[in-house]
Amino acid sequence: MQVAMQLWDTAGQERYRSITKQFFRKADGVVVMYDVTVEESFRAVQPWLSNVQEAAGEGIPILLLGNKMDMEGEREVSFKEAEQLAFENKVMFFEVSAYTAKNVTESLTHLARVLMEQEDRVRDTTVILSAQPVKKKACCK
Ligand SMILES: Nc1nc2c(ncn2[C@@H]2O[C@H](COP(=O)(O)OP(=O)(O)OP(=O)(O)O)[C@@H](O)[C@H]2O)c(=O)[nH]1
Repeated sequence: MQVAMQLWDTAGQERYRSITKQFFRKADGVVVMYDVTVEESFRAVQPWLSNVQEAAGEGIPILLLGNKMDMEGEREVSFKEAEQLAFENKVMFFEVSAYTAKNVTESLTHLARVLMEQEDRVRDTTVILSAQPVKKKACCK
């Protein structure tokens, strides 16, 4: 099956928070990315996750990505601590490398699957709701 994903790259700086919030509201899913070689970028993850969930609702699928996994020698953020943060916030998590392409397709395919499952659930709900018996009008008893 082919799925088209439209990815919008928004600014990650604190000062653009109110602008990016408007993007989250309209998104089906959100990717939050930090740099495994920059501890500070990881510290910004939790506030961003809260920000996204506040704007888009708790149920929005979020994919947390730790980029630059190819730069092992300069790593400042461990896989384990990021995994823990992802677990606590109920978000998906992968380490990736935009440089080597490691896990790029895998992580986005995973997000696409989750989005499609969610869409199926919404569709199922609609079907169930429309299957409710319609009350007859008094005149037709
Ligand atoms: N080794 C390595 N370098 C990377 C990787 N991803 C990005 N880079 C490098 O990191 C630098 C910053 O990448 P950008 O794509 O400009 O980062 P950005 O966060 O989009 O920056 P903004 O334009 O400020 O939003 C560039 O020199 C990239 O080549 C990666 O996975 N591994």
